[in-house]
Amino acid sequence: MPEASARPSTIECDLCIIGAGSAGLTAAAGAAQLGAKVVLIERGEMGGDCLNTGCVPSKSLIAAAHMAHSFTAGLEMGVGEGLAPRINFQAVHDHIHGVIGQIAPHDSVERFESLGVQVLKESAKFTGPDQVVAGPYTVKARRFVVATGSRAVVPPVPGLRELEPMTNETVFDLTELPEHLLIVGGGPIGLEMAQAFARLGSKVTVVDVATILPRDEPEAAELARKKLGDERIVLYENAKLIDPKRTADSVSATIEANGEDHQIAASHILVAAGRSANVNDIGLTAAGVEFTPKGITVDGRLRTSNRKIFAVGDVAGGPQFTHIAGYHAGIVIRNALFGLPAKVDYAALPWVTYLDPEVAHVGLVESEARKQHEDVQILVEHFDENDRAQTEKRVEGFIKLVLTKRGKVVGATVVGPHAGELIGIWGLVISGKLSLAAVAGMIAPYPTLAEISKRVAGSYYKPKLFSPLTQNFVKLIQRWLP
Ligand SMILES: Cc1cc2nc3c(=O)[nH]c(=O)nc-3n(C[C@H](O)[C@H](O)[C@H](O)COP(=O)(O)OP(=O)(O)OC[C@H]3O[C@@H](n4cnc5c(N)ncnc54)[C@H](O)[C@@H]3O)c2cc1C
Ligand SMILES: NC(=O)c1ccc[n+]([C@@H]2O[C@H](COP(=O)([O-])OP(=O)(O)OC[C@H]3O[C@@H](n4cnc5c(N)ncnc54)[C@H](O)[C@@H]3O)[C@@H](O)[C@H]2O)c1
Repeated sequence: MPEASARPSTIECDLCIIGAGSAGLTAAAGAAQLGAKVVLIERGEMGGDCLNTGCVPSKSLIAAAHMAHSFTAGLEMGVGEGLAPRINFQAVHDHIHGVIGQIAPHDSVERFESLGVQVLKESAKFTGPDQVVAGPYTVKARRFVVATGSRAVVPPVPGLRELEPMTNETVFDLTELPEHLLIVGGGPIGLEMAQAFARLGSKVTVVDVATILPRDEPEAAELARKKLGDERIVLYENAKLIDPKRTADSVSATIEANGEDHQIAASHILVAAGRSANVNDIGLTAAGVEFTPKGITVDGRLRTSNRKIFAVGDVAGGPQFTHIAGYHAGIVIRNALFGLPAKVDYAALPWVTYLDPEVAHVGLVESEARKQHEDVQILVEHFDENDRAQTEKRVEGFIKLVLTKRGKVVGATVVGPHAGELIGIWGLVISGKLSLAAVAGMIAPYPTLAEISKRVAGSYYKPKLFSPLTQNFVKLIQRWLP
């Protein structure tokens, strides 16, 4: 490697991307492989939140918790009597970081350099509408992509910030299992962590100012609430955290819920109460880019108020998921490299909360559909009607379809085993504008959980198919058939 001083301090390129998380990496890999000259600037770990402090560590922790739970989950089938898992939390920590280490090469500087991307491990800041300064470099580009992500918000509860609570950036560094974990926030992060730590043996208390999983169907939240209760997680909804304090070996606080005060003494506190976009200290004003604390203001093509600058992923102020970060990157590549007016379309936006049972959704929930469409129809099937779910003793859960008056699918929710895998077909139905008949007519292998999709689709046609009219018609044509 040449000395830094020997490098030119001004770099010119087609696309300069700030942030090497899911959004920035996908944009960089795609653009470089299409032949563009790309500079990618990252100030922290390559891979951003998803790899280092988000999806990958959380799903690895959940996998360990699932293993622990499986010791007792088979009791009803006569398996596991007298068994109890012994948890070595240092080893759980090592498993989490081992998985990160396995995936890291895919997101590494070396891999991106091998794709032809110039990677600068610096903090980037716009100094004008068409240039960025990153350490000793000035980068001038035809187009810029801001992919700086988001970080955990510590809500303005007096005393909370002073406690220095854990966030997603620190919780995966724990090497000892918390005895009692207090979680502030009952969104996807809070609930996934609540069930995982509880299954590994922590006592867990969750407090939310509102209700849990507010973006999902109320029935889905209700089932999650019941399951968490069954697993002895204490959940306070529509509740207020008051006067949190750190004592020598615990965190004490009052939780006001249902007109009563509950005193809590927890060993650890985790904040998972939403995210704020990384919009500060990157020179957006100098670049003429408008933003709010929720994120950078973008149009449907993900263009900012400076038409040469795009924003993607969590910082773009919309849905905050890794798959959306990747989707955004594809939209920007079409706009920035090909000049095509590609726009985001969230009609088939899926998300999954990795509880057990999983809560998966795509498109509109019923209440949203009722605001947008007349005469919405609802179809529901339960897993207790599914033979595979019966064999596995995993019958809690359901599929719910939201349809327009004409039978077009605009939303689907699956709560149950492998719901995240089962929701895929409904994303395809919505994005591909397929009819319910396509799903009702498929041959689903028996016995699979996937049969629930065929069954719910078939239920749409059942009243017409098995009606007196059809029955009379069948009787009639029997007379004519040879
Ligand atoms: C605990 C947790 C679990 C999650 N689980 C899931 C899940 O299961 N499924 C899912 O789809 N999503 C999940 N998410 C959300 C997902 O992680 C994010 O939506 C995704 O990582 C956003 O990617 P991004 O590229 O927009 O931002 P980030 O991954 O945050 O990347 C932004 C990058 O920009 C860098 N950066 C910031 N400012 C600068 C600067 N000035 N100069 C240079 N670099 C800069 C940062 O260091 C960072 O690396 C989870 C999130 C958390 C916190
Ligand atoms: N499985 C997944 O796909 C997954 C998993 C984790 C995170 N994520 C992404 O990360 C984002 C952030 O997740 P999150 O759970 O931090 O945020 P969130 O905004 O989804 O949920 C935050 C919760 O905290 C509550 N809250 C806010 N202020 C509070 C206070 N003062 N006291 C108590 N509760 C309070 C809110 O009512 C809400 O229920 C999600 O929106 C999601 O896009 C996705």
